[in-house]
Amino acid sequence: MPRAGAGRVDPPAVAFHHATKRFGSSIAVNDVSVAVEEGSFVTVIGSSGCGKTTLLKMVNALVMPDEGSVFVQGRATSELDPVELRRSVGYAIQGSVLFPHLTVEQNIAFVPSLLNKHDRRRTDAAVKKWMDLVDLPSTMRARYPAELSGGQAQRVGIARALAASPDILLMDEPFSAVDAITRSSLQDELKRIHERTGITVLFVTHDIDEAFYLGDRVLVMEAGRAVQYASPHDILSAPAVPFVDRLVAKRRAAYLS
Ligand SMILES: Nc1ncnc2c1ncn2[C@@H]1O[C@H](COP(=O)(O)OP(=O)(O)OP(=O)(O)O)[C@@H](O)[C@H]1O
Repeated sequence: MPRAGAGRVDPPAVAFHHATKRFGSSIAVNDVSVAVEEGSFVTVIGSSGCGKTTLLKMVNALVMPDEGSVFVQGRATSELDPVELRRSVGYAIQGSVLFPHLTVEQNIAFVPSLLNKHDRRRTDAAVKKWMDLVDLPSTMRARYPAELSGGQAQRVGIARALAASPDILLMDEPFSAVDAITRSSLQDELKRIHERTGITVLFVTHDIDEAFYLGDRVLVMEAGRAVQYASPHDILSAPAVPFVDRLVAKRRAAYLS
């Protein structure tokens, strides 16, 4: 979208340009060209092993494409310092990746305290804000990860990723290890955070209902290829290939009625 008066078009938050990644003789990501607009929520879905995680890891340069390019805010990841890149790109993954020897507060404060040059007040304010946003009671501040439930640990992981104030948040099945009720409330909270902050989210999931609920665009992958990238409505009403048709067949009646 051109910005009013600026006369220029902002680059997408993330753009894959013919991105390909091989592991030995197999192709994990095959010639993917997709642009993720700033502020959008993109869910990535597909069968196990179809390249979702590899695609995500290309955004924060944990994986570099063998062919093609990945651009973050208009700059190729190959040209960016990975440390600088990861400052603007948060990463939250399945299960708990919290520092076990740090409290909840210290886990969430980890990046803000570096960025705020150890300014205690600003860091405290950031911790409080993000704990509130993910609905973690302040009584949890002094607990260690081993003293948390799975759902609480996931909330801390999300708060920690968000507290670094990334422009882009990568999430790889972040809710897969929790029960259905916690999952549903985490989904609602994430949706709310996305609406409030305008952050760009790329979210990998196996759960098609989660993909449709959260995503304003859904990227369907099949064997390394991006086979459809469209709104949930368009995916349901006009599946681009037989694989997508099979994927959504059972949901169509429920969603489009
Ligand atoms: N470091 C690696 N070394 C070798 N092969 C890899 C590596 N990482 C991924 N692969 C392979 O690349 C393919 C894509 O893997 P990827 O993890 O991206 O898929 P995925 O869609 O995220 O899978 P899942 O849904 O099971 O997590 C798979 O065949 C996988 O075995």
